[in-house]
Amino acid sequence: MTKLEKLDALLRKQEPAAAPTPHIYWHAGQVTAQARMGGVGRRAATVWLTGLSGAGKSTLACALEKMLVEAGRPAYVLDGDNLRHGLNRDLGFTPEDRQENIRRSAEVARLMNDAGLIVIAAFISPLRRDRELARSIIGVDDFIETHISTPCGVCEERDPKGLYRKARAGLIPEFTGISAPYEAPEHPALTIDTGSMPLAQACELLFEHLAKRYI
Ligand SMILES: Nc1ncnc2c1ncn2[C@@H]1O[C@H](COP(=O)(O)OS(=O)(=O)O)[C@@H](OP(=O)(O)O)[C@H]1O
Ligand SMILES: Nc1ncnc2c1ncn2[C@@H]1O[C@H](COP(=O)(O)OP(=O)(O)O)[C@@H](O)[C@H]1O
Repeated sequence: MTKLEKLDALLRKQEPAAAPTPHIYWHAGQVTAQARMGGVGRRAATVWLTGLSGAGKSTLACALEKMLVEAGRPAYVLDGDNLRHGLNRDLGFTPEDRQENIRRSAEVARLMNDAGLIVIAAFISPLRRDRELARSIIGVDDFIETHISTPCGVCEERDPKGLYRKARAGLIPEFTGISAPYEAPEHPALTIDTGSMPLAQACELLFEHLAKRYI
């Protein structure tokens, strides 16, 4: 039996192709599964940062991405504020639109994980049910829910974009923490308050958590 015939027989039996079979012969699902392992036996995951506007999600996401890439681990930030300029530009801040924003973004994160990238997702994602939706899309095992728990008072004091001031003045409807709800995660993998924990320490904490399984 030739090498190709053996491979064909293997695939027909739907047995996983054994190394060192070249992965280019694998069917799409197997290639994807291999990529999800980071291509070299490492799993990929999505670190899902949830918290109020101004909590420090984007800052932490970018710092962690840099740390991972410098450690040789491909990583990519998906940020709500950015995606709303492109992929999600048609969406606003009603509960329905926020859910669609999370759903689409989680689908993108899942694809990136399949390609072997660690994704750091920074979304307010204020409702538990929407984060559960993201978890189910990405996969329970590879969804690392991280609560950026910086208190509302600290976020409002930072107010780098002047949004809290506008929301208090009634100029922004349904503003999370002021006129729209934020439901804190009940069992997050990690909780980080950037009001009391320095950025470097927060990064280190996340990196160490990922190192157990993904780096
Ligand atoms: N009404 C209202 N509520 C909350 N946030 C608002 C609102 N309007 C605009 N913004 C800006 O949108 C950014 C949040 O986008 P997200 O995609 O993360 O939101 S959500 O997950 O769909 O709730 C958020 O960015 P971050 O400050 O980076 O969190 C705000 O700058
Ligand atoms: N660990 C931190 N310590 C102090 N200030 C921080 C920290 N992380 C973020 N900030 C500041 O808080 C503000 C909001 O941070 P940002 O990352 O944009 O929050 P978010 O993405 O949650 O809206 C910025 O001005 C940023 O410089």
